[in-house]
Amino acid sequence: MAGQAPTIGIAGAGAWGTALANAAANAGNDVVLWMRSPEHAAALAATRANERFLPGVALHERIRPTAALADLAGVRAVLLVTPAQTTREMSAALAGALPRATPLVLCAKGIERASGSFLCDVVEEVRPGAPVGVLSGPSFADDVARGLPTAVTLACRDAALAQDLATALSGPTLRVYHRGDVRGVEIGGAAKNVLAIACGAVAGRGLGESAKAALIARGFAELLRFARAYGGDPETLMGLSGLGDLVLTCSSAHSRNFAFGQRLGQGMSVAEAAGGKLVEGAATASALVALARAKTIDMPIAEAVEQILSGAWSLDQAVDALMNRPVKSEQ
Ligand SMILES: NC(=O)C1=CN([C@@H]2O[C@H](COP(=O)(O)OP(=O)(O)OC[C@H]3O[C@@H](n4cnc5c(N)ncnc54)[C@H](O)[C@@H]3O)[C@@H](O)[C@H]2O)C=CC1
Ligand SMILES: O=C(CO)COP(=O)(O)O
Repeated sequence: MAGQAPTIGIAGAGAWGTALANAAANAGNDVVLWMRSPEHAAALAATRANERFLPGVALHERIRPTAALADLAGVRAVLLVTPAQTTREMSAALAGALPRATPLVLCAKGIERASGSFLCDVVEEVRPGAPVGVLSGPSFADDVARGLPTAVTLACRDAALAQDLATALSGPTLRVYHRGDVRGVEIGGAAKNVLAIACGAVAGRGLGESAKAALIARGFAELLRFARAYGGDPETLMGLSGLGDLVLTCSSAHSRNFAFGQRLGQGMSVAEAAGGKLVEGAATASALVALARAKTIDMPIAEAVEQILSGAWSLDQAVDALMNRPVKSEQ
């Protein structure tokens, strides 16, 4: 990519998009930060802060907020950081604004609910032949924005592109590894959110630390099984996007998925527990379980989360179902 402007485009100025914008700027890039609301863009430009989504964090001087997609046209790569379920509409809008050669890196964690498609496949359908990548790993927006040391993985099928982008985004406090296994990296991010809901529910219900550890270990076994069946490399899942992110989101109430599960465990309804926040695991659970069933992959924890979310099971019924399965060998 020699000769191209060292500018990174970011589409989506929520918590994660804003944190990634600061990290990319700290790594030495100019950044164009797109958001859909012109008023929000004007407020960010005037106050140099994003009080709605990432309060208390100053916007780096190299970030230019905008609501015009055309401003992304000349960038080196665009990170797409809007909710998973907006991937189709956002990549279609970006397809109209970007040259075909501009890589699009998905930073959302999920599976498209309406179609059951992996997000990379959605982007490839909408922008056939254009380069696509995935960035995922254990990374709370607040931690990254505060400059706490964080490591993530960026995957593209084109190994040279993955390495270039990882190098461009790596800075003093964000270390970006690169990998070729796009499918494995995206499965790690999407599936761990569903499992984090289960861990939160266990915490909220007061079922103990032992139960939580068992859920993490058996949840990880589900993740590996699912990835193997859908073409991800199990070794990828043992890294940052997989085990790393599973441990983070299953052990911290700072995770919206965990906190949502915790409130379910305390007896709130699904709507109350979400509290208007983005809970990607709740949006993805049914698609994950449908994909698992389609290939007869045993995912009892993800299945239990889906049954609770659809109202078919109470939490107590889910715990009973998990504990009273036939005794089996540990795999
Ligand atoms: N917050 C975090 O710590 C991390 C979040 N992620 C992932 O990043 C994605 C985004 O999460 P956050 O930034 O935290 O969410 P957020 O709720 O803070 O922000 C979402 C952003 O998307 C925008 N948006 C919503 N619907 C839209 C649409 N239809 N078109 C265009 N823009 C739209 C919102 O206005 C907002 O700017 C999620 O998939 C999440 O799993 C990944 C790693 C860390
Ligand atoms: O993905 C995340 C950290 O890696 C953020 O998790 P939540 O969406 O559960 O807050």
